Amino acid sequence: MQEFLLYIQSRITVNSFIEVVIITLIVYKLLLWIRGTQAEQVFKGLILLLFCAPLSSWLGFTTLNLIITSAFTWAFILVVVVFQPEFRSALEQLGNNRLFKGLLKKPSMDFLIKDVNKVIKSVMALAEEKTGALIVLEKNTGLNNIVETGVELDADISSELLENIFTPNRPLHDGAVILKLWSSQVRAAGCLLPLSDNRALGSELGTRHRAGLGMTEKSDAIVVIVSEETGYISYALKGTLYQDVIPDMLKQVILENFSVKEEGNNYGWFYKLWEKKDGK
Ligand SMILES: Nc1ncnc2c1ncn2[C@@H]1O[C@H](COP(=O)(O)OP(=O)(O)OP(=O)(O)O)[C@@H](O)[C@H]1O
Repeated sequence: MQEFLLYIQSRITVNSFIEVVIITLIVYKLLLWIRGTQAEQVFKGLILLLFCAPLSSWLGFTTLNLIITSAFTWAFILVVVVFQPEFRSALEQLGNNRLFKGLLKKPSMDFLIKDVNKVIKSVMALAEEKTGALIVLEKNTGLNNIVETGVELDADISSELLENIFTPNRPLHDGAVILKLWSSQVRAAGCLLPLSDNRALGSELGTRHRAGLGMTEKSDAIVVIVSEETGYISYALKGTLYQDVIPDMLKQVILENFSVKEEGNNYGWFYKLWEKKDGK
């Protein structure tokens, strides 16, 4: 055992350690990227095949092993063909530096606060004018499948852009806008969200609220809804709708939610320090 450990120790170099870290980061990013997309199911299938192949060989099931290993070879070709649009968009993101932004640059609390302020500013303006709006703040669950239902924008977040999108009779005013706060990006507009079938939802609430709630039943996103009828601001989170909230409260909820450690980023402690610094 000791010899084995010494052998392992002799094989570990700084380079191999760096290599492991890089591969881990790439795999982690890949997993985040496919989470919540159609590719997730296919990926799970591939992982299953990966485990079944050695198991069938160990159990001596030669024919089964042959089928699994050849299926595995073909599965890779199939994945490349079926998910060609996803690969293309990933390469485009690479070109736009978005992927690297997410991988290398930890978004600072400063940037997050600025973007949240822009969102709140636009929501307040839309509410004031009683312009209906549906804004999805994407978190860890990948929303590529939702983005695909609308028009991809890949623009920087600005309150003017958000207000413009929802202005009645503009081409993209129907449907939802998808924002990615951590990369300060308006991903798409005019997107179709899954409707909630929650029977407890008041009958006075229509499909905009139902769609906002439905999105949070299937993802960890926060959805902000502005009612066209009343101008009330609501938000949905984890399958619960919070109606008629004040902008300050919404801001607090978003900031708290996007800065908690256990949910995918590591600056929850930083947010607390920030709060103290600001004397809040
Ligand atoms: N599945 C959906 N995905 C995205 N947006 C949707 C979806 N369903 C409805 N919407 C949006 O909601 C609008 C219809 O809102 P509706 O009046 O039915 O909802 P509401 O909850 O009563 O909201 P409001 O108080 O603003 O009237 C549509 O024009 C569209 O923009």
